Amino acid sequence: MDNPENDPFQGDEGEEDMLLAPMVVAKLTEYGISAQDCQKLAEAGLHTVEAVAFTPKKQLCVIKGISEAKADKILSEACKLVPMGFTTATEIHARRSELVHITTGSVGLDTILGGGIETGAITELFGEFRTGKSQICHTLAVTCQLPVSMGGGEGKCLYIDTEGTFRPVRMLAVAERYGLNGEEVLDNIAYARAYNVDHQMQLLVQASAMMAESRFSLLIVDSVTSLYRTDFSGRGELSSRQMHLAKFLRTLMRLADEFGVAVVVTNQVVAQVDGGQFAQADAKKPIGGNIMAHASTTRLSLRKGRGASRVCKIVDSPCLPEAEGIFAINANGIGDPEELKD
Ligand SMILES: Nc1ncnc2c1ncn2[C@@H]1O[C@H](COP(=O)(O)OP(=O)(O)OP(=O)(O)O)[C@@H](O)[C@H]1O
Repeated sequence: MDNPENDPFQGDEGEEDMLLAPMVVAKLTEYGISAQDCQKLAEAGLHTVEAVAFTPKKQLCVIKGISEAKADKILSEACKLVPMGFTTATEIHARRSELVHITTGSVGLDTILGGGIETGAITELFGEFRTGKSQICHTLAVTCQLPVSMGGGEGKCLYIDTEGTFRPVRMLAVAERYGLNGEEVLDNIAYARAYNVDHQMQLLVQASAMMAESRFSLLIVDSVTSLYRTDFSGRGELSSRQMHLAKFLRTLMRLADEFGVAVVVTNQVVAQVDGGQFAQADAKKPIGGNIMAHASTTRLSLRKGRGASRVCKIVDSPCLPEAEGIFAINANGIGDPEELKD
């Protein structure tokens, strides 16, 4: 998978795409930063010049062998290469109109989402068990590989599984539906099981190294909060849990920004004990409190419908109205309920 010669997503970018692609951290050697220092930055999880430029000086200084003076020099060179100042709304509008959406497999769902799951952002899927969170992830892991013209992101998928619910056989069924070679599709999905919250965080360091090497369009964390529930207990650990979760989510956002990948995280719900955004009789709220709410760009609430059908509600989005769509969990992945098909 790491051999670029076998990589269908490598080597066919136009020159313009190359300019927009993230720069590997070794590029800084051309600007007076030593290869050893670049290596230290990469080992600390900063695999791209963008990652370095976005990192506060304080954090660079805690890397062994990086003094304050070195951090200043590194940051000044990185910031020259990465545009970080003001730009016009016109420029942002042009850039955003080029953003790709990845199809969910359901026309109903894609319609309310403005085309599918947004790249360069975090989408949170939350709901009770069996509402289709993992099934949506399995379908997206395949559709993200499709050409843009077919609703794909033309990239590989990185899948972090915290609950042991990953089932490649479900992906093979989706691949067949789209006429893709099952073996190639599975080869393009990098899978890791996370065993605790520190390991989950560590996997993101590896993820950024992999993304700097080859083109990924989707990063899935299924589920983002489950290990936090087991690794931290009680009110006494709430603040350290939230701090750890915030750091994890900030890193996810950085990866979405840096590599333009869609980040999809699933989340469970718990019975609501206080008021707030999701207050209703028998309402359940997603785990993670305000930290989770603020980190997710788009929040989708899933609930069961009749039979295989499920309802998805957009509860928070920077530019989509609150809306509901119906989808179905079919044998070949996420689709539309029979009664809604023409
Ligand atoms: N091969 C299949 N064909 C059709 N439906 C399936 C298939 N496999 C699983 N499902 C359905 O998918 C649903 C489970 O969805 P999913 O695993 O996405 O739930 P979830 O929301 O992730 O739940 P949890 O929180 O327990 O992980 C079940 O209702 C199951 O019947």
